[in-house]
Amino acid sequence: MSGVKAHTRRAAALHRQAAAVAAAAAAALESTRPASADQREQRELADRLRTAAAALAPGWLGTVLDGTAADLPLGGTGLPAFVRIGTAQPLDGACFPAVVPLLGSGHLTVDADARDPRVTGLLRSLLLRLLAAAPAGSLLVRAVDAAGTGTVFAPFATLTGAGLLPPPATDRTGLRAVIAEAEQWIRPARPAAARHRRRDRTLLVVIASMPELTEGVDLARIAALAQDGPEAGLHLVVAGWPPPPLTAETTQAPLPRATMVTLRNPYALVGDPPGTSFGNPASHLPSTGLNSPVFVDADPPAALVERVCGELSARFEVDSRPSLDDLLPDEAEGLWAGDGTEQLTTTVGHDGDRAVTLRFNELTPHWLVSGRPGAGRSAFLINVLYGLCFRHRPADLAVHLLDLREGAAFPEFVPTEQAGSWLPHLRAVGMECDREYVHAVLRDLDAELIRRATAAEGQAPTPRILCVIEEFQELLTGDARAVAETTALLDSVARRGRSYGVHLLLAGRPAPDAEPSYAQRDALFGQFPVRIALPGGGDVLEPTNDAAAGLPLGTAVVNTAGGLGGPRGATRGHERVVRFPDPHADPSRLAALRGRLWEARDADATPPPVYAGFTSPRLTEDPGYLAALAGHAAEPVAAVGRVVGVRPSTAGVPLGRSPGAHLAVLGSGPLGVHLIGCAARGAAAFHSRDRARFVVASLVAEADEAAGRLVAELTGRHEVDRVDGPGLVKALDPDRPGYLVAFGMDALGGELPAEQLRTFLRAGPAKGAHLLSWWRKPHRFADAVGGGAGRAEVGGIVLLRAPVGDLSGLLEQPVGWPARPDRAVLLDPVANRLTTFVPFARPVVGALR
Ligand SMILES: Nc1ncnc2c1ncn2[C@@H]1O[C@H](COP(=O)(O)OP(=O)(O)OP(=O)(O)O)[C@@H](O)[C@H]1O
Repeated sequence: MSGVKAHTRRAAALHRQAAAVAAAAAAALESTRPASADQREQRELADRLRTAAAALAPGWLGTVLDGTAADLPLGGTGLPAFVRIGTAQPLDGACFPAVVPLLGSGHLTVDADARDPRVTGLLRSLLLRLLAAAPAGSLLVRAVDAAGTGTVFAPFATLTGAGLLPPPATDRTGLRAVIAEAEQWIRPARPAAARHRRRDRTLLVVIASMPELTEGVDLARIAALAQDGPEAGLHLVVAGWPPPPLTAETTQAPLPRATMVTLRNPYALVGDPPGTSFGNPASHLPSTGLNSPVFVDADPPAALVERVCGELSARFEVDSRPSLDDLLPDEAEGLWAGDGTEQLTTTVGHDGDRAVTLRFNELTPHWLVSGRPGAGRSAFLINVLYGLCFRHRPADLAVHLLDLREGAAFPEFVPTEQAGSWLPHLRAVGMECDREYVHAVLRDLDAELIRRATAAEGQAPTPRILCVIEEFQELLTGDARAVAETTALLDSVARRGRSYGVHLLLAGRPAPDAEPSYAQRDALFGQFPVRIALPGGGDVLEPTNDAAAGLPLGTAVVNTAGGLGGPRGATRGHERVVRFPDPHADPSRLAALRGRLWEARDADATPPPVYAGFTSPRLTEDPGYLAALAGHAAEPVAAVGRVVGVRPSTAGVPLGRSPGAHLAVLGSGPLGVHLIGCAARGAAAFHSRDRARFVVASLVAEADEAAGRLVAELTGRHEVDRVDGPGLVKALDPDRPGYLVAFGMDALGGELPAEQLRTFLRAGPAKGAHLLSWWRKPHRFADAVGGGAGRAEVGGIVLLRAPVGDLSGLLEQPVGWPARPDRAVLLDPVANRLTTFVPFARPVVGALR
């Protein structure tokens, strides 16, 4: 209430001031009647009025807008109360500035609209004065110019980028949007919040020309705004008021609380300001306004307008940088006040002073974000996630965060060594994700959707699940079969997710021209009605929609109609340009916000599992390996790495008594040598001291050193024989339990008796005899085991990404290679299943001590 009172007091004071000035002016003018021939007296009077005007409307508010004005400083300390509208010239040779009260007290109307160039000049000079004189950022302007389709305000276009002057409304929809905004300004839906955001701002609505056939109901709304506006910091300048009285409905009285300017030729008449009079209070005649013709101010020089607007927007940029707090709910509203049953909601930015809110619900289930690198995509996503996580409790919102970019991303969310806290809404985090990891997450979501679909009817889909995939376009390039699988998974989750509370937010960089556009992949992206274009990200909008052209950093086009455009210049209800904050501008605040969410977590909350694609797991830290060493494993495992997935497990082949308990690694390069070493150590860890026998053969020079280290480690723990080629062939005896470890087995060539090998492979496992072999040339392996039919004798075949030659004899289908060089694939030939894994880190040190 105190704000309203203060406004009222201020308005009253301004009225009194206005009245006093008007009275002084009137007295001066009255005293000239009847028109005296005394030229000196006239000049003296004009001098006195000029002095009064200079006091009331100093600097930009009253100066002549020519080149000399350029040197005046911008931005005053308080809201300008009086402003010059032209030059009053009661008699030839005597003139003074015509000054009227406006901001803080009332409005201004001109009977003609801006189709009269004098009105255009008046509006531009008035706007320039007010903008230049008001404290930076304190005056927000909304403009309407239907007849000129916005041209009246074109010189002020620089202010658009700063959000100080949105593009003028040019049609009825636009006019209604301006009226609605002004109504909200007067009667905010959330008074506390609005006061906080508005600070000491004033909204000035300038109507240069009304849309044709503006309806009476809209005119009545404007009149109502005029009645109630001044106390709430809303002022109107309306050209073309009263509107032509075409019908009874459109016939309007003078605008309440407005000074009326009536254009004659070549001068204008200025009526009394609201609540006061230019006439002499002592006079017995009723006042008819300023008793002098007024020549309204002409169009200010374009260069002057440009300079002022440029400087104002630069200042506004600096002063009014939005902060993440602007997107979060009010303190009064508190944490987790949102109800996630129907939807998830957050504010993503501001269009001028208006918060732009987006939702994840049935109508807008999935969002697509695009922007060139450095366009603030991370910033935007962090804002969205914090916004959602402050509004919705972890029981209502579960977030999966998958980032395909290189390196550790999103430290804002995950537990790190420096900050033990994490966002309690996170269920899984993938950094530098593999496609396989994303697939695993999507498969999980798909399974969850099937569960939800079959659950009891009417059950609320809680928690709502949001899966964010950053740099997702990586998933749509590369191996065609893999892309098809990704697309099918995304499609399935998107389709069912809409109704069952699973939402996708895909963010990426614009696809190169050669790639299919979003419009071409309509089947999938048609399910993403929310499109957010950051700078350079116009590809998420329809090809004909150029709203994102030339967006500056920190802004985005937010479109809720699948990127659909609309007629140029028309107001688009489904599309807004928002400004959004840089959450990293204040790292300590970000840390504090995260701390707040973390503090509020449930007592039994656990940190999310984090998958970091850039790290290599260590054999000596592998849970399966450690269990084997501790004697808790059920059978030995030839371990080679960790499976890429949501629930990572040891990648390897169990070396029990079942058929096929052997490992073959195929492909040249040091990784093959390393993996055989890991596999042998994995097997050795299972056996207590002296309970196992190893036969190690290095048949190629490149493996000698690794074989030597293996032998050294095994020695003293188990029985070890180091053998050559013939020794290895001799050891291929299924009746002697033990592990044959062969580095470079293909080097045996014709010395390898195929029948003996096959017998060993077939009969060995049941008797505890296993072969761990590395083959540089896969076709040698295929030949040795007898091609496709024999491959099942080896239960685990690792395919390295190295050039492997022709695998057609071994595989029923081509391998979908992982996109990354530091990955390998494990083939289970019986199930014909390929599993991507991350090989254990090299070298393995101290595994068996
Ligand atoms: N709203 C903003 N206003 C001003 N600067 C911003 C804003 N958002 C981000 N920035 C700045 O722009 C730079 C890039 O931001 P960010 O890392 O979020 O972009 P990105 O698109 O994720 O980039 P990349 O893809 O290269 O990681 C950073 O220096 C950041 O501080």
